Amino acid sequence: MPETATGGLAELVQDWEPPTVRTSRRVDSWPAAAFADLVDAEPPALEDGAPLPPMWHWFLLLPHPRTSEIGEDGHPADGPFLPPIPGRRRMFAGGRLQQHGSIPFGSELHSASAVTSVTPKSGRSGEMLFVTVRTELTVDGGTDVVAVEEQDIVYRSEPEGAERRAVARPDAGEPDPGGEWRLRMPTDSVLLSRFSALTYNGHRIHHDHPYTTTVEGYPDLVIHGPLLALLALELPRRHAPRDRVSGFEYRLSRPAFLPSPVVATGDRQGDEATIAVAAEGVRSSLTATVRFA
Ligand SMILES: C/C(=C\C(=O)SCCNC(=O)CCNC(=O)[C@H](O)C(C)(C)COP(=O)(O)OP(=O)(O)OC[C@H]1O[C@@H](n2cnc3c(N)ncnc32)[C@H](O)[C@@H]1OP(=O)(O)O)C(=O)O
Repeated sequence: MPETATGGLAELVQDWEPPTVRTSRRVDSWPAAAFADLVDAEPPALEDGAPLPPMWHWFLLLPHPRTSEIGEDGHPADGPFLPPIPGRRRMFAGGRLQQHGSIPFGSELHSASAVTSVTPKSGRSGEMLFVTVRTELTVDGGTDVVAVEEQDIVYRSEPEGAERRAVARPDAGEPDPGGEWRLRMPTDSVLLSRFSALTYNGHRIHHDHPYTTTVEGYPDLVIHGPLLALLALELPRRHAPRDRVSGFEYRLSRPAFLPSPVVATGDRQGDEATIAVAAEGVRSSLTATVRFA
C-alpha cells in the first residue's frame, strides 16, 4: 500500500493496492516528427541512436484500453492507477523528471510504473486526492535507469446527484511576463484533438465541448497539462539546444482554456531556467524549473 494520509477520500482508497505496470516499446521516430509538426517546430535529429528529447517518451508508452472499457469521461472506467472513488474527476497536476542518460531512437524502451503516494488534500475546489505515479525507464534490457519520471494526478469525487461545481474562466488583463525565451502558440480544438490522438488520450474535457461545460463545469475545452509541459520544454530545446536537460519539475496551478493562445516564457540563470506557461493575458497555468547537466 502506498503512503496514505487519513481523511474522507482516504477511507475509500485504504484497501487500494495498485500494481507495478511494466511496458516496452521501440523508440520510433514517427511520434517525435508528428509532435514537432504539431507545435510548428523543427524536429530533433531522428536517426537511430539520436537522443529522444526529454519527456517525449510520453508518445511511446501509451496504454490502449478497449473501447468497451472506456468510461463516461473518456478515460478507462477502471485501470491500475485509477483510484476507486465514485464519480471520478481527473486532472493532471504536475510532475518531475530526472534524466540520467539518453533514450536513443531505435532502442527498446522499458518502463516500470508504480503508485508511490496517495495524498488527500482539501483546497478551494474541495476535497482532492493526489496520486503520484513513478516510472523508471531503462533501454535495451540494460539495468541502468536512464530516467525517472513522477506524475501527480489529482482526483475529485463527484458522484451522481452531487452538487456540480462550476469553474470560472480566469480573469484577463494579466501583464505579459516577459522573459528571455518566449513561444506563442495559437490553440483551437483541432490542436487539442491532434494532441489527444498523439497521446491516445480520450478524456472528453479536451475535445467534447458539451460534456466539458455541462458535466465537468469548465467554461471551455481544457488544454492538456502534458501539452503545456511539453511547450515549456520547447524553450530550452529551441534556445539552448546544445545543453542537456537533466531535470524538469512543473506544477499545474490552474487550467488553461480554449480559445486563448498559449504563451511560454523562460529565463535562464546558470544551470537552471524558470519557465511559466499561461493562456495569453491570464495568470500562469504551469510553472516549471529546468536543470541542465
Ligand atoms: C492529460 C490529462 C488531464 C489534463 O491534462 S487536465 C488539464 C491540466 N491540469 C490542470 O489544468 C490542473 C490545474 N490545477 C488546478 O486546477 C488546481 O491546482 C487544483 C489541482 C484543482 C487544486 O486547486 P485548489 O484551488 O483546490 O487547491 P489549493 O490551491 O487550495 O491547494 C490545496 C492543497 O493542494 C495543493 N495543490 C494545489 N495544486 C497542486 C498541484 N498542482 N500539485 C500539487 N499540489 C497541489 C496545495 O499545495 C495545497 O496543499 P497543502 O498541503 O498546502 O494543503 C489526463 O487526465 O490524463
